[in-house]
Amino acid sequence: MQRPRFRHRLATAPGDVISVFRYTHRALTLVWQTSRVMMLGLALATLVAGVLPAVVAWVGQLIVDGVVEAMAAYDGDPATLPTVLSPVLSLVVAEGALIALMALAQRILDAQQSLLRAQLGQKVNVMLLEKAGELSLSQFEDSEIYDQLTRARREASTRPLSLVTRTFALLQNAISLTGFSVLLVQFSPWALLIIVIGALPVFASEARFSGDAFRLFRWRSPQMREQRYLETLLAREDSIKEVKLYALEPIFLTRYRAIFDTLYGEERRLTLRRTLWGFVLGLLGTLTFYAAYGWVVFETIIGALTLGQMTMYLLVFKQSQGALSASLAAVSGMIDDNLYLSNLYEFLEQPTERETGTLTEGKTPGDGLRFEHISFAYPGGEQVLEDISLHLAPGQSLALVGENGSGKTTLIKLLTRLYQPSHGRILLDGSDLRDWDTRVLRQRVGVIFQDFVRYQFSVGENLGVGDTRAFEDESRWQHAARRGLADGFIERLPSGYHTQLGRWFKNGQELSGGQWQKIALSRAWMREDADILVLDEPTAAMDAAAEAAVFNRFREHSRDRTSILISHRFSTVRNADMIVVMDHGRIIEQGSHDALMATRGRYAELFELQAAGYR
Ligand SMILES: Nc1ncnc2c1ncn2[C@@H]1O[C@H](COP(=O)(O)OP(=O)(O)OP(=O)(O)O)[C@@H](O)[C@H]1O
Repeated sequence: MQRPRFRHRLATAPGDVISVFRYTHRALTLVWQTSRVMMLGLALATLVAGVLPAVVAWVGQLIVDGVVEAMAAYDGDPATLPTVLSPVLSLVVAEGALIALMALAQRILDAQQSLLRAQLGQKVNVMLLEKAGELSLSQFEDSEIYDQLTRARREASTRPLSLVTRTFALLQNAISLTGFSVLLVQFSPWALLIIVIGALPVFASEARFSGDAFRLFRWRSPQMREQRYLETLLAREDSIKEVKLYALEPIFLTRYRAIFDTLYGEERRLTLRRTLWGFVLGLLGTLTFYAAYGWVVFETIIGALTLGQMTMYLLVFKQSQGALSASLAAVSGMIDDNLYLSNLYEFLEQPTERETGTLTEGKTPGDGLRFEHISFAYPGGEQVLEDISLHLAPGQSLALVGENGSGKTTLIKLLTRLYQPSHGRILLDGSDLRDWDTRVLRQRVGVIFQDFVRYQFSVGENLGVGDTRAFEDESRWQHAARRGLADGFIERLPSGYHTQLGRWFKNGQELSGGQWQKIALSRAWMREDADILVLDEPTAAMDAAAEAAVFNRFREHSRDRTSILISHRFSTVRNADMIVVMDHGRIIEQGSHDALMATRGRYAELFELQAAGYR
C-alpha cells in the first residue's frame, strides 16, 4: 500500500514562536481551578528547591576554606582540636541538613505532581467527553473532528500538568541560576556569557525538532486511527467471529504492519536527526565547561582564588550549566506542550450548532406531525430525500416501506432532529421542530433504530436507558418488559433483571438477536410520555410467532399514540392506517393497504411477491 511521506518542516510562520506560548496561561488557570492548595504547594516547594542549590554551593566553599584555615591553625595539640574542628563540623552538619531539606522539597514536588496529574487527567477527560456530547451527529461523522478528538484524548490529558510542571521547573532553575550568577559574577561576568553561549545551540535545535515531532504526530493521526481500528477488529469479540471465519487475520495484520512501517520510518528519521544534532551541539556545552575549568584552575594556581573558591566555582559552573540547560529544556518542552494543547483547545472550541429552541408546546396542539417539502443530503453527500410531504394525525399509524437505501431511516433521523432538513420543514403540533426544546421533543418521541445499542450493562439498565428518570426503577423495567414481551426470558435469566449482559464484564450473559430486539422494544416502551413511537425494523430477528405477538401488543398499547413503523415484512405493514412507499428518496405511493392493492402499483407488486414466497 502506497502511503504519503511526511515532509519535515511543513510550515512554521515567524509568529508561531511567540504565539506558541498562548496556552500557558490557560493551562495555569486550569491547574489553579483543579486544586489551588496543590498549586500553591507546588510553587512553594519549587521556590525552596530552587534556592537551596546555590546555598549548598556557598556552604561548600565555606567548608573547604574552613578546612584550609583549620589545618593552618591546628598545632598538633589534641586539646585545641574541638575549638579548631567545631566551626567546620557545624558547617558540614548544616550542609547535610540543607541537602536533606532539598530532598524533602523534591519529594513533596513529586508527590504533588503525581496527585495533580491524576486530578487533571480526569478533569480534561471529562471536559473532552462533555464537549463530545455537545457535538452534532454530523460533526461526529466528520473525520477531521473525530481525528481531533482522538488526538486530544490520547495526548492532551497529560499536557496541562506537564506545562505547569515545566513552568515551575523553569522558575526553579531560573532561581538557582540567579543564585549561581551572583556567585559567578564575582569571578568574572564573562564566565556567565560562556555558559549561555554553550547552551543556546542545543536549545535551538530542540525547539525545532519538537515542532517537527508535533507535525509528525498530527500528520500520522489518521493512520494511527486506522491502526486502532484494525486492533479493534482483531481483538474484540463482536468482530472476531467473522474475522476467523473469513480468515481475515493475515490481511488485517499485513495492513497493520504496513501502517507501522511507514510511521516508524518517519519516526526513526526524526529521532536519528534529533539525537545526532543533540550530541554535536551538546559537545559545545562540554567544551565551554572545560574551558572555564582550565581558567579557574589557572586563577587558583596563580593565587587569585583560594582552594575553597576553586571548588565552589567548579561546582557552580557545573550546576549553572545544568540549570541553564534544564531551563532551556523546560522552555522547549513548553513549546511542545503548547502545541499539543493547541489541539485540545481547537477541539474544545469547535463551534457547536445551537441545537435547541424553547418551545415545550406546539402552536396548534393536536395537529400531529407534518413533513412539508422535505429535502435532505448528508454533509458532503448526495440528495437522499426529495420533496417529502406527509401529514400524520395523532393516533394514526404509518408504515414506511421501500428498497434498501430509499431514505426511510433518514426520515426518522430528521424527525428526531439528529439532522436538520436541507429544505422544507417538519412541524409537530403546528410548530417547526427547530423551535422546539430538543429535550421536550425527544421525550415525546420514542425511537428504536435498527442499530440500537447493546449496552454492556444489566438487563434492567438496558431497559432503563429508555427513560433516564426511571433508569433504576425496577417496577418500570418490569412494566416495559411486559409490553415488549421480554419479561418471559428475562425472568429465566440467572439474576433476572440484574443479569449482566454482554461478554465484556464478569458473569456477562449473551442474548440471541431476537432477545436483544425484545430488549430494544421494551426500551421504547419505557418512554411512557412519548406520544410518537417509531420502530425501525424492530422484529427482523424475531421468529414469526414472536413477531405477530409483538405487533398485536404494539397495536393494543399504541392506540392513542402516533406510530411509525419501518419494515420489509408486508404482513406487519398491512395493518397500518397509512402506508408510504419510498423509492430513491421520494414518495411514490401512499394510502391504506386496500387502496394500494387496488391501484396495483409497486406496493401491490411487492406484496404479491412476498405472499407468493410464503405459499
Ligand atoms: N450517516 C450517513 N452519512 C451519509 N450518507 C448516509 C448516512 N446514512 C445513510 N446514508 C445514505 O443515505 C441513503 C438512505 O439511507 P437510509 O438509511 O435512510 O435508507 P433506508 O431506506 O433506511 O435503508 P434500509 O432499508 O437499508 O434500512 C443511503 O443511500 C445511504 O447511503
